[in-house]
Formats: sequence, structure tokens, C-alpha cells
Amino acid sequence: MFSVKELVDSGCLKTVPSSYAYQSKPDDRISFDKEIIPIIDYSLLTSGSPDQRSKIIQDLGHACRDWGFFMVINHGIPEKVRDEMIRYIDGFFNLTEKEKQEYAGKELFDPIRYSTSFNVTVDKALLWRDCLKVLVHPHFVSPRKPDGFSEILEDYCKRTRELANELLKGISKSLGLEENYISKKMNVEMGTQMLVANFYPPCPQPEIAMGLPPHSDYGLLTLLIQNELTGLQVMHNGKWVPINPLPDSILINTGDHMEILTNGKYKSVLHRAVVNNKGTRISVGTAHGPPLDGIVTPAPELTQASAAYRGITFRDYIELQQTSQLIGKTCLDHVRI
Ligand SMILES: O=C(O)CCC(=O)C(=O)O
Ligand SMILES: [Fe+2]
Repeated sequence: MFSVKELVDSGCLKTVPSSYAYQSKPDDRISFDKEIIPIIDYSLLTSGSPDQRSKIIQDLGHACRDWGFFMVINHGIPEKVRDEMIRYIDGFFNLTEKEKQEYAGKELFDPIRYSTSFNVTVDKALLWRDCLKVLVHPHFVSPRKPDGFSEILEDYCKRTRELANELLKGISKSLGLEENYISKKMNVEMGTQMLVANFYPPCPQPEIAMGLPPHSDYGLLTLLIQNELTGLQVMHNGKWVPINPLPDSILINTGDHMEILTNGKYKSVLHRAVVNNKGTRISVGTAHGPPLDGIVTPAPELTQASAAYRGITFRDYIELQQTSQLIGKTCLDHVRI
């Protein structure tokens, strides 16, 4: 048995197999306050009046500092493109196991990797999640199947890359830096973009299984879309806030390399994905970072006293994170001074 999908498809599962039983209950510390997730109107960032633009840059700064998480509306990525992306991801996971296994990369930096759980060699409990990772930039690749996937994937990734780059300009300004500061310093033109598509089949006992445990993402920013089912929760003020995205929005979160670059001014956000018994949840993230060989260190302009993190190549950091157990933000401890 390889994937969760295969496990679920193989019969009428009434309980979660013990290998998938997650030790801490997913319903601990849930926030029942109706928290307002920051909403950023992207159109004001790119074509608002000077006043609107400076207000939205300020809002962007607050969202990064206080939440590390926000929704972007009026972002210009058409509904059709987002829907098609989800549909093709669903199509990919609905290929036969044999077809998908063709993409089960063996090496960490293989450009296409189909897998299950997080890292089965280190996971204490298996996760209720199958996954497809594709390294789409600076060199675009795509699984050949299903037919037409490659065109949709390329279009979606180009659009999300442009969106991420514009947001990085606004974030640079919110830090009091020149708007191209982050893109130049991180060489985002040649930067890494990793597509991570998550497939969480319906789970007979969602309260004892976990889709993705608490973690932060590597990279500067992650952009995320999902199908109609919710499951993402973000840690805010010590509580898990369930995220119900506005229908047309794209979710954004800051990653570990934003925390390193800003010397802790904008921290990466802890989040997790819980599962449900209603249907298959799909989420599609794109993580945006520097080139694999780029070294990320705190920006001197943002480092008053001393640097709180040491430099590390993006490749080494990803390797550290992907080969260890996924536990909160522990990976950052390796580079904290
Ligand atoms: O499924 C989700 O909503 C979150 C996915 C996620 O956090 C990730 O892929 O890193
Ligand atoms: Fe994540």
C-alpha cells in the first residue's frame, strides 16, 4: 500500500490504521473567536493612487508582522485558471498508482516527486496526505499526464510567480527598503519556485489523523489555493485559527527565509492542515525562494544589533527540513545564532 488514496479506495475503511494515528489531538487550542484574517486588495498595490498604495503597503507590513498570513483579493489570476489547476491536480492523483509511481523521485532534488505522508523514513505517524512536488522554476518541468497538465501548470506557475514578485516589492517597501531590494538580493529572477500539491482523501476518523502537522514553509512566500473543502489552520496568538478563504482569494504566508532575511522582523507562520470525513481536500501551494545555491543571510539594513541567523544555502536548508521530522519551526533552530 503506497498512497492514502489507494488505502481509501481499497475498501470501506471504518477506522484509521494505527500507523496513521497522530499523537496530539487536532482539536486542541482551536480559536472560536471570529478572527479577521488580513485582506490585501492587490489592485490597490499595483494601480491605486499614491495614498492607496502607501496605505496598502502599510497593511501588508502589518499582515506580515502580526500574522505572517493574509488573503489577497483582486489579484488578477482568473477563476478559470485556478479551477483548471485544481482540476488537473485532481486528475493527476486519479491516475493509476503505476502511472503516478513513474514520478516517485528518488532524490530530494529530483524535479518531480510524487509521494505520501511527509518523509516516510522519519515520520513517527503517517500523514493523511498524498503529495506531488514539482520544481517549476528556473527550469520548467511537468508530469506528462494527465493530457494538457503541462500547459495549465506552466500558466498557473507563471502567474503566481508574477504575483509573488509584486508582493515582494510591496513587502520590501513595507520594511523601508527600495522596492526591488528583496528581488535583487534574493535574485528572484533566477529563483526557485516549487509547486506542492496536497491531496487529502476523506478520513473515517479525522480527529485522530493529521494532514500536515504544525510547520512553517521554507522560502520567502507561499501562495496557496484550495478546493471547496477547508482544513488549513494558522497559529495566531497561541490559538489555531481555521481559515475560510474568500471564494476569489489567494492565501499567502511568509516562510522561514523571510524570517532570516528580515532578521526576525517578519516571522514565518506556523500552520497545519487537518482532514475531514466529507470529501477529498486539495490544496495547491507554490513556494517562492532564492536560487538553490543562493545564501540567505539577514539584510544588514534590518540588522541593528547583531544578526540572529547565520547564512545557509537555500538547497542546504531545504535538505535539512525535508530530511528531518516535521516539527513546528525546529528547522530554523539550525540557523539561529
Ligand atoms: O493544505 C493546506 O492548506 C496547507 C498545505 C501546506 O501547508 C503546505 O503544503 O506546506
Ligand atoms: Fe505549509
